[in-house]
Amino acid sequence: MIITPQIKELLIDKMQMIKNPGKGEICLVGPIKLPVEQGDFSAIFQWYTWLELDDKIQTKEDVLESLATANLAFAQQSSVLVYGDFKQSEQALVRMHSICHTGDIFGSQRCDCGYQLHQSMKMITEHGSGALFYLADHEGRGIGLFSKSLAYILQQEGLDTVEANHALGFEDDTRSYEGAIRVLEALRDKPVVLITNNPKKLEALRERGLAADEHISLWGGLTDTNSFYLDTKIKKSGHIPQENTFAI
Ligand SMILES: Nc1nc2c(ncn2[C@@H]2O[C@H](COP(=O)(O)OP(=O)(O)OP(=O)(O)O)[C@@H](O)[C@H]2O)c(=O)[nH]1
Repeated sequence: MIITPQIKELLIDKMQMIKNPGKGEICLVGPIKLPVEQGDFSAIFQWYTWLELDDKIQTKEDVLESLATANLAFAQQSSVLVYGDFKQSEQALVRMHSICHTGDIFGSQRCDCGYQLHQSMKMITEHGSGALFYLADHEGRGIGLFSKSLAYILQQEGLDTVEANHALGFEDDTRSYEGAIRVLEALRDKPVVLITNNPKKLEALRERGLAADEHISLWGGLTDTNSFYLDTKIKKSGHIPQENTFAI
């Protein structure tokens, strides 16, 4: 099957190649109108996805021609929901959300991820301008879903979330924000206000001049089943407690 010239023209118009020094380029696709209904709010976002390319894929035409054989369903692609005038607004809120299959999709109460995802989307729409990056290669702080299930078995035996990653031979946190940062740079020039409790996320954006001095904390969704996890994030992972954060 070949893609016709008319279809190619239509799609190429929605594609942008982003330089990613030291790596293959990033192909960003969008905006695509995405009406969202989320229980207590609804909004229309502009949705973008991106693909980190290998060196052999150089052009938008190459991307389209390689699609049918690329097996993309077997790899993870990240995306971003953009709200309001994200490019130009003076102050925009950004959430760099790490995928959590159990918390985001199933509503697991072992963690606060589902709460954070929902709440940050709501905060962005209430503020009027911002973006939610959904980072699909971050599962389990970088260890993947299968390994996270093994970590959960160890946590059921009493290890905390950091000890469980170490017991499996992993670093506690191997997440990279590089691809998302390149996409953020393509979508906006000015610094953003990050919604996070994680100092590593702040540092990753600040060292590129992309995050404002202040940030917004996102504690909440506390339950009996996630309180030990949240406590461990403060005690061992350096997450910033509520009282040390700035609120807009
Ligand atoms: N390995 C492991 N990963 C977990 C566990 N619970 C949640 N996660 C993953 O941790 C990531 C979220 O990390 P958190 O530490 O909760 O939060 P954060 O992203 O560092 O910081 P915030 O921006 O404040 O949310 C997601 O990728 C989840 O899949 C766990 O017990 N073990």
